[in-house]
Amino acid sequence: MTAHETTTEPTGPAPGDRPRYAYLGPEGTFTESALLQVTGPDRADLVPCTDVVTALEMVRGGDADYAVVPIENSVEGGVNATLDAISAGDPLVIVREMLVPITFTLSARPGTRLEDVRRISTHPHAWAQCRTWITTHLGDVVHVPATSTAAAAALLSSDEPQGFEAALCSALSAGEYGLEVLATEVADNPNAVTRFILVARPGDMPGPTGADKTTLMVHLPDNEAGALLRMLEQFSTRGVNLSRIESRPIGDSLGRYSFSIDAEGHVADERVQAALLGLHRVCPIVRFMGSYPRADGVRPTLRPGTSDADFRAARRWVVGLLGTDEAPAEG
Ligand SMILES: O=C(O)C(=O)C[C@]1(C(=O)O)C=C[C@@H](O)C=C1
Repeated sequence: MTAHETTTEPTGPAPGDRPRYAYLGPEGTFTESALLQVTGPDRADLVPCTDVVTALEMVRGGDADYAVVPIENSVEGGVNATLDAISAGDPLVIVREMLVPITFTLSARPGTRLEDVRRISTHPHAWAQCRTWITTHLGDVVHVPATSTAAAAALLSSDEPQGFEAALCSALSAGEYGLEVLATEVADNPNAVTRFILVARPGDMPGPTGADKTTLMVHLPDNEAGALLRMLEQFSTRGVNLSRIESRPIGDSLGRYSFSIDAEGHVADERVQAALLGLHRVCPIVRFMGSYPRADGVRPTLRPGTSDADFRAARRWVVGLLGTDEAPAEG
């Protein structure tokens, strides 16, 4: 398989089988709330995993049909573990995105007082979203990193001594693990939202809805002046807006970065296809990671000359010039 190809083998469970969803657990994570937007426990097997890499590997290995993992938080930005794990290794595609509003509680074993709290455990992303609140209300406390907000709550409820007095977690997981809520609405930004993705092996792709996103990972040619600009031009000249672009180190040497990109539109849209054709020419690696409906349903505002009809009319014109049925070069 070349760098630009993806496989098209079928995906998902065999007809009649219950689908299996791997997700960042344990029970009570925000990731589980995202998963419950897709399916209920009565209709599927839900498999909690300790980290996003394990959840994604279960899909790659065929042990799960889908994985649900966080990808982006409105306050803290991209979830690097997810961005890196989906863009390396056997191909995976995003088939849906889910948005979950994030609100934290500070919770502890019953009987703990707020002034007793000197060490707090939670997921690093959760800590980053509450840092100012914590400093303002508790002063200098120590963060004890956990694999998820619910994992911190679960550890605190166990009988083993944990080395921390409280957890930053959802109200739901505080209840599930028998903790007492010491403070609610613990957040530096009350409107925080995390975006989650439903990931599958390549196969059936959701059809275009008119409000879609396409996720890509691209590498730029080494040591070429203007390579980043040329890559971005492939989108701008076709009127494709980007809703996210992040650089990630490739990892093999200093200064080598890949770009993780969300572009507005579906690969079935003419302007997105034209941008992909252009990317294929100017970038050594282009990894297509799925076209799927936007969770917010927002449709792109198309610049004049970039609708499907405009691209098709332009193609018909060039075909007419050629006097054959041959497909012309990209738009
Ligand atoms: O720990 C959880 O509950 C998660 O689902 C993970 C996660 C994240 O990775 O950002 C999800 C949402 C919140 O932003 C905090 C933590």
